[in-house]
Amino acid sequence: MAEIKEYQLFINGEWKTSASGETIDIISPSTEEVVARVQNGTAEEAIEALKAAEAAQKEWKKLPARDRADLLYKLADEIDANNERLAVLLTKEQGKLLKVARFEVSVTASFIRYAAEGARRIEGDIIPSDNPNEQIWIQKIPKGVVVAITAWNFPLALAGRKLGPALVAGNTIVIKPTSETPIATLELGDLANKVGIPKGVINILTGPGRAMGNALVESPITKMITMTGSTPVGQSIARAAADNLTHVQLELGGKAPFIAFADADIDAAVDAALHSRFDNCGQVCTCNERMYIHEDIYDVFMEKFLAKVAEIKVGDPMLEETDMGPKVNANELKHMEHLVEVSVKEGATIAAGGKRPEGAEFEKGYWFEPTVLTNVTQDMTIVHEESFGPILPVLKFKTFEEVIGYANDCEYGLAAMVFTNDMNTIMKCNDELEYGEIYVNRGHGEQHQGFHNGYKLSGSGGEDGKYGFEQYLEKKTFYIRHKA
Ligand SMILES: NC(=O)C1=CN([C@@H]2O[C@H](COP(=O)(O)OP(=O)(O)OC[C@H]3O[C@@H](n4cnc5c(N)ncnc54)[C@H](OP(=O)(O)O)[C@@H]3O)[C@@H](O)[C@H]2O)C=CC1
Ligand SMILES: O=C(O)[C@@H](O)[C@@H]1OC[C@H](O)[C@H]1O
Repeated sequence: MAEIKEYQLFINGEWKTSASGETIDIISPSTEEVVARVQNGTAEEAIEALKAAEAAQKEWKKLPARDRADLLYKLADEIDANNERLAVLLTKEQGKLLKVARFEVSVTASFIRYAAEGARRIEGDIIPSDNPNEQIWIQKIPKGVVVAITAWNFPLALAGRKLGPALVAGNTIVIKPTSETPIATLELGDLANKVGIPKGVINILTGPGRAMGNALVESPITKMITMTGSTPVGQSIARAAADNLTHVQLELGGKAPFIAFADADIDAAVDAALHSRFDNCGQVCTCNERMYIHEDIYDVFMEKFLAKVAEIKVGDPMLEETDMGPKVNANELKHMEHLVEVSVKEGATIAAGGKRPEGAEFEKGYWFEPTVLTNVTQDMTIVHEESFGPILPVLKFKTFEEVIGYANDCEYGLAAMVFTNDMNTIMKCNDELEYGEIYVNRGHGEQHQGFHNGYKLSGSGGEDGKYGFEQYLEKKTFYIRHKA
């Protein structure tokens, strides 16, 4: 039996055991074995980390942004140098395919490098005043201490997506990864020390969000909260932050519609639908959560699509030949079973999957078959409730107006996918789809220079790109008058 590593809290550049004396077991979704233990941190330790970050920020913000960026480039290089080790940890704690985990580690480094490239573009304004002998200067300055709270599906990438811009802007950060998958994120502590990032600039805490997370959110030391996770938790964070009017940036749930019009490239649409939904066992916020296929191509599309779904190999995510790993935990697995049960009761047909796979290799772990539901109607639960798993309801449509109405009939507004070669249809979709991120003729997958921005209950503020970076900065306006 491999030794079970017990991680500590990373506060002010030091590792420390929590005063709670309690630890949290990190369970492998593939085997249900304990793969690591982390501290069950206390609210007092949250405040200790915030104070360390606050103290460190006084000097960190004085560094030229270029010097801050140089340290982040070194951190990104260290992350790349540890790709395989970090990827294996991600697969152990989250159950994602090792090949996807390697992608996540490289994306983490890439997020940080992209942020570092912005070091020389923290630009302000000089504006002419209406008064004689006066200028108006608007300067961009850091907010102070940033709290980053991340979800379990891409835990390391989400940490990099937030720490990169936060630190380049001159802020310091306290990261609280989810209790499900914190270990790859915790590894950033030693890498930060190794490259010389000053003590207290990066702090990493573990403990249940409702206690540890809440303490971080409610503290007046915290000047910005950037959170990725579910809509209900995002809403509770926004409420808790209101007392201090702390800036909150939220990336939350989704229910992306995937629309294939009559002129779609069917093979391209099938490929995109397959990989977007199943590559990470459906656990991506921008996944095609529901599909609308024009009636003229429905039969051909479904024949091709179901044939590809039948070929998906579910199994050990460490193996290169595996196409889909397990769900992250038992509750998520139960949620899959519940959604299929409700869908069938409401009249849906199981065209593929629908249950836990059979076989000795699936006796332990949180496995669920890639599932496709047909005979689905717009009023069904599965068309509106986020599954965040390998379940895909498919509906037919006739007209543009009908499918736009279906697509927008949703409390979320994060991502949508559209397959058509007609420019007029593309432009009309762009005008009428109520989503912050629309993918045309391809599957999902944001780019750092874009803007990952959810409407409605999918979030507020958005992140990535120049608009995401702006959120980590405050503005200070000077009115400067001089003698004539
Ligand atoms: N829009 C996007 O970019 C993305 C959205 N998501 C969404 O995230 C969800 C799945 O991720 P999941 O981790 O389960 O999301 P959760 O909302 O359950 O948890 C997200 C984070 O919030 C913490 N948390 C929980 N309660 C509180 C609280 N009261 N105060 C402060 N922090 C708290 C959690 O800590 P702990 O786990 O320790 O309780 C975790 O770190 C899905 O809905 C998915 O759509 C996921 C990825 C990307
Ligand atoms: O959070 C998600 O699910 C996506 O934004 C995912 O996270 C990091 C990757 O770059 C994205 O695909």
